[in-house]
Amino acid sequence: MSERTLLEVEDLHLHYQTRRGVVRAVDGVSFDVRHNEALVVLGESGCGKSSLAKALMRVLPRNVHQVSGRVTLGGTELMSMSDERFRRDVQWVRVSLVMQASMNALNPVVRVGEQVVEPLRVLLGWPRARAMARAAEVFERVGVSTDFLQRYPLELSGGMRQRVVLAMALVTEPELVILDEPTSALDVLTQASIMNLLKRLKRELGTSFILITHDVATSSELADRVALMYAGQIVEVANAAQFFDAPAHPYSQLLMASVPRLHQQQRPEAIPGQPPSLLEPPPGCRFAERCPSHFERCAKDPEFFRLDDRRRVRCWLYEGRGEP
Ligand SMILES: Nc1ncnc2c1ncn2[C@@H]1O[C@H](COP(=O)(O)OP(=O)(O)OP(=O)(O)O)[C@@H](O)[C@H]1O
Repeated sequence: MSERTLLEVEDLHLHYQTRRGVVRAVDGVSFDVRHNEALVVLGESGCGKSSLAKALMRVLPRNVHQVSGRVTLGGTELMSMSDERFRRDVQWVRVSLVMQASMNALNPVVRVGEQVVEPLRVLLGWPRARAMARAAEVFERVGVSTDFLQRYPLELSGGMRQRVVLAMALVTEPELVILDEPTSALDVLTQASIMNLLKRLKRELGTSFILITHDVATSSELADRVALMYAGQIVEVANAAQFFDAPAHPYSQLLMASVPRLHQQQRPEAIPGQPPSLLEPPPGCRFAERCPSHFERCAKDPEFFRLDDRRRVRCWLYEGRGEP
């Protein structure tokens, strides 16, 4: 592990028990995040992105069948930590999560200031006045007038509510903030202003981010690195420039070709077929059925080949070109 590594995730699994069987939503995922780095977890709907966030933040539904792996944050092993210690020392303190549509989950009858100071009051035991002063500081940081501390959520626009939710995530000065589709419920202009805000916060605060999205355009705004998920697994991790300019995995290549571009002559190509069910994913490479380059070897589960220090690809085409 490099000294610049903040978070290291190894072989993470989150499986759910359902009446139809076990859903392998996160199935052997490994990656790392450096200090002050933004890692974008990209993937189509249902590939396990939110489940990954839930496993890291330990906000799990009742029907978990298995959660396992190794997660290290700044040298502290998190998976073996008791729930009590995790809630006291990690959750909302060192790692925050902005959940999908959380701007609509603010309590409508409590003033936003009171909601933003909650982690400071409840988890860190700060007195009210000190917590309110800190909330005012964070409001300024995220571009919300401090007058709004006294307002109720419904008095605020969607964009302002999203900034309040970000303030809530940042108020304890966490080392890592996980954002699950933070702009999907907003109009395009507000989306752009939130992405600009995130870029500024990253620069000013030195925080690390994991941004979860299905949208390639959004991901390219903030990403230092990209992890592409497919059917519960990461198929490629690469520096953003490498990923966007020269994607390595056949799925990454097709995904990039499917994105419309302004000055493009050719029409964007849709990827034929559907991802496999996570109930009983097929043996071998999960993308093989849709892959134009598949060959016999793909019947076996591919290794996650390391092409260089920062790039790994789960595809047999790279066998012999990188370390497993
Ligand atoms: N509590 C649960 N019980 C059973 N299956 C679940 C549960 N939560 C999620 N799933 C399933 O796990 C798989 C991954 O879901 P997840 O929400 O993590 O994907 P996602 O990539 O975040 O998709 P989206 O962007 O649509 O939320 C899906 O097949 C989903 O139906």
